[in-house]
Amino acid sequence: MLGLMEWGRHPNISDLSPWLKRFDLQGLRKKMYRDMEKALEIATRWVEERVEKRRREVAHLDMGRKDFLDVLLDHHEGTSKYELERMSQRNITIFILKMTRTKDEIASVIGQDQKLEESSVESLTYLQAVVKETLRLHAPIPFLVPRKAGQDTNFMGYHIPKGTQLFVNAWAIGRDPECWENPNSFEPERFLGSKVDYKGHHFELISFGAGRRMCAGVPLAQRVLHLVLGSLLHEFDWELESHVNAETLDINDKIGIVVRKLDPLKVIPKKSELILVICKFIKLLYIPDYIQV
Ligand code: HEM
Repeated sequence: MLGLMEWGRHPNISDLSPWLKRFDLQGLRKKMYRDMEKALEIATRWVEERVEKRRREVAHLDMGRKDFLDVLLDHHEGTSKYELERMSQRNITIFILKMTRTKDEIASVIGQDQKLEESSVESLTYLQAVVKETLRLHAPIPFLVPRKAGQDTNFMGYHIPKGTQLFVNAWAIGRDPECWENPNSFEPERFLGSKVDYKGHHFELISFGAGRRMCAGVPLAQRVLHLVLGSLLHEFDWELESHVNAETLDINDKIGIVVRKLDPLKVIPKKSELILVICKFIKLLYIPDYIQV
């Protein structure tokens, strides 16, 4: 998956001269296919192992509890030939692979008392400001999703021929000194008492894009971001490693399709009943009710 992110973020000469696309001069397409195949191979093994396990269980009339993969395989086994073609084992594999990756993100969404926490986010204005400031300084999808000009266009004096691929640099807009005071400082306070948000009405903060094709997942992302960050801050005290402090901490970004920290963040959670809390968290956050712990 790291490979896929790497090749996806790599500047591609074909984006500038689309007619070069077929030559794959930098070998990016080749590397992309290679790594995708690797990822699929791994996920295929999981699916095959499960298919084998299901066969054994059916033979011994011992079908245990079902998880999501079982549901997919049930569907797969009970569908017509036509449908099977549409949803081949490979499709299932891709689905599982994506789900596993998404699960890592989503696993942390469910709070101890989701309802209570969701409703209390409304009143946590500083937490909201911290999230906005983080999205401003570190736009997670720095160039948004590429656009293509549907017709010849003149935009602010620039001639843009039909078919041109366009990127919107949300990362740079978030740091534009014409829009932001002290653009490079992390100052959540700038959002306190301000109406500016990321819902697509304020073009200086377009972390989720804007217009018809803006992010469809804003409501979910918004819940996840606040709940997770809020829960982690609430449950633990956090410390940096001994040789790092707020001044020396490297907060530079590694720009890609999705932005990550150049130097991964290492922080230490502190809590006396740490193990208990982790167990509680793991049970509540990571393990769905239908799985026995
Ligand atoms: C912090 C989290 C997220 C960020 C920063 C983010 C950001 C974005 C951005 C920048 C775009 C492109 C918008 C544009 O080009 O104008 C986008 C598109 C999209 N996002 Fe998100 N996203 C996030 C989470 C999610 C989640 C949780 C979901 C689904 C549950 C989601 C679903 C989508 C979909 C379906 C599109 C395509 C919309 C379209 O083309 O019509 N996103 N997102």
